[in-house]
Amino acid sequence: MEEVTAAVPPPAPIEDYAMVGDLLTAALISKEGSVDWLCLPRFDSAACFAALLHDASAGRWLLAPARAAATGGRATARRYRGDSLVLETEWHTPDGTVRVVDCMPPRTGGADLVRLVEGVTGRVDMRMELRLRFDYGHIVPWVTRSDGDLRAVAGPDAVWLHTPVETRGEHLTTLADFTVGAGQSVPFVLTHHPSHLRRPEPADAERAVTGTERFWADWMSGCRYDGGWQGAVRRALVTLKGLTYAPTGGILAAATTSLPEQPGGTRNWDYRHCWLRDSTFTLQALLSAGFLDEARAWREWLLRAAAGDPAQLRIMYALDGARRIPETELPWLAGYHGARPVRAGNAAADQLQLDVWGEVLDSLHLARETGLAVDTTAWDLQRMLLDYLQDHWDDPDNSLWEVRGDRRQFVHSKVLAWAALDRAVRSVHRHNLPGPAGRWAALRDRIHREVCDKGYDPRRNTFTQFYGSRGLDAALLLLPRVGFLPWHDPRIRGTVEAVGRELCEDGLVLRYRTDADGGDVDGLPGTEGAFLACSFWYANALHGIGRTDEARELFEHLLALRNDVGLLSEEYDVRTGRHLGNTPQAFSMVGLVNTARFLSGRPIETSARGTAQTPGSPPPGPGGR
Ligand SMILES: OC[C@H]1O[C@H](O[C@H]2O[C@H](CO)[C@@H](O)[C@H](O)[C@H]2O)[C@H](O)[C@@H](O)[C@@H]1O
Repeated sequence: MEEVTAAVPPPAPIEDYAMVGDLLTAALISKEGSVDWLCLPRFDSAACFAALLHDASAGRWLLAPARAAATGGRATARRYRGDSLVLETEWHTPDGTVRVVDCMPPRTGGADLVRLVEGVTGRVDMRMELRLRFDYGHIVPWVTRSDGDLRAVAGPDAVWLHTPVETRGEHLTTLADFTVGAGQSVPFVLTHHPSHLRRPEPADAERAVTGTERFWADWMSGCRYDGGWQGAVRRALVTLKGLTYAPTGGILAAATTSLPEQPGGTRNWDYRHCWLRDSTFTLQALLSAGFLDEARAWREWLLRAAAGDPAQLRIMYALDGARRIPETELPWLAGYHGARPVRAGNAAADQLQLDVWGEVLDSLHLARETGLAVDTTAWDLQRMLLDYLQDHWDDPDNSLWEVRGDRRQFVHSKVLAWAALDRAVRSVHRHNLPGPAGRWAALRDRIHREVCDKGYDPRRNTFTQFYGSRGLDAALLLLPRVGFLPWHDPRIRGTVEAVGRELCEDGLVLRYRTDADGGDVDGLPGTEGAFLACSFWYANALHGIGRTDEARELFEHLLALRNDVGLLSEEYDVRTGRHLGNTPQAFSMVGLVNTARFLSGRPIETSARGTAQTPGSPPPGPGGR
């Protein structure tokens, strides 16, 4: 990585990043006005701005008042415009107030990142610094001027900068100094396209901003969420939509790779892929708010991705449904504040995670219950998945936490195998779909008995992480949610209380204790922060067992951990009060939506609705247990 003579700033705190995106990719922008992460042309492409995982020399695009740019000064205020992904960053300076409006308009040709500098009051000297580094900071492009614009090319990538402002090159960086007065606006449009193709027409900045706002307002007009915490829920829904890949209907786990789960640690993973688990959770949150189109698109995506031998079902796929996502390291990047390795691709793709069968069957059943028309091909796929599950439900697996240690008999995995069969039986009965409901029901009941026998420790009155384990697992909080046992069952109450005692740190929840059962269950060095999705699950569970005041208090606490524009990463460091892990993370935003619903007295949308979903509900009928 080449050094420039000017200071090379490190990445900002994770919670300083806001996201803008065009449903094919997303940019992360810091409070200093710096685009520190952008993969083009899609979420999982190589980044052309990778400062987030190294420092500014790995590529970034800064637009800020000159004074702030020299000192790393952060903006005074930031906000999204309404329910959109149009971001406004504002600096109040001694010379006046200036605003940068950032967005990525819905794509028509190339990918555009639009930055509009607006003078609000006074006259403010501004600084632009553009450092493009293709292939995750690795490649310095060839920069030339053409048609009055700047053109950067290297290998398959071409990027243009279109602006009326005069630019100059210094130390392999494009710089501009200009002044913006009250009422003036100065546009910058960055356009990416494959280098072998003709340059697409650059977006008109002002029209792009209004068009992007309109796109999001139209989308949000379909929102049917009528519970409490409207602002937080709507922002979460917009973020989840921003993590969908429009061309295929695939849904990402997060917009980044390798933001660490432990400061300076090695638990750094690539989340720019479609986990069946994470995407079904996202889908449930979107469905619960009335967004049926996303469910339709995702079902189509799943049918294509999972087509073929059910034994070859993967737990995650690429955005387009491709199966090979080999995990590699990018050794030239120093990592986020030294957290290495930086990884692209994810070896967990090769794992067996039995919960995925339950999540897929549950989501497809929910989609039918919510109004999506029955699709016979989708039902054929579900039957094939069930055939496979019948022969493999008792195999040890890697669990939803994707442990890299030995496979084990994880309790949550077995419960989700139960859920898969339960949803199959319900589908036959409620939707007249063909299938051996009696055989499925018998196996479902057998799994239920086995879990209650081997996965529950009567001495401690709690379910355990795996059969015979001394450890706990926050995923056990989901047992009532999928309808396995009702909230009022003493074993559920005992499990919720055990999680509160053993997995809580400063009121937030760990997935599991990395030192439990000899300390090698997840097979990874180091520890990690509190897991935000699990903390939301705990708030749900507290409400479920009737401790509603504590549930609300925890939920409000979790809301307060969102950054200034409403985003959550994967984990939280209770010692430093900082976000940890990839961001924004769908799991966390889904937790927010579901908990707001549940605390607002709305049922959580899984297809077990009506059995064990309501706090204090009476014992459910067959299948709900
Ligand atoms: O901690 C080990 C594992 O961490 C990642 O997985 C986590 O994120 C996934 C995406 O959000 C989620 O589906 C999973 O439940 C989480 O455990 C990582 O992707 C794995 O490779 C890693 O083994």
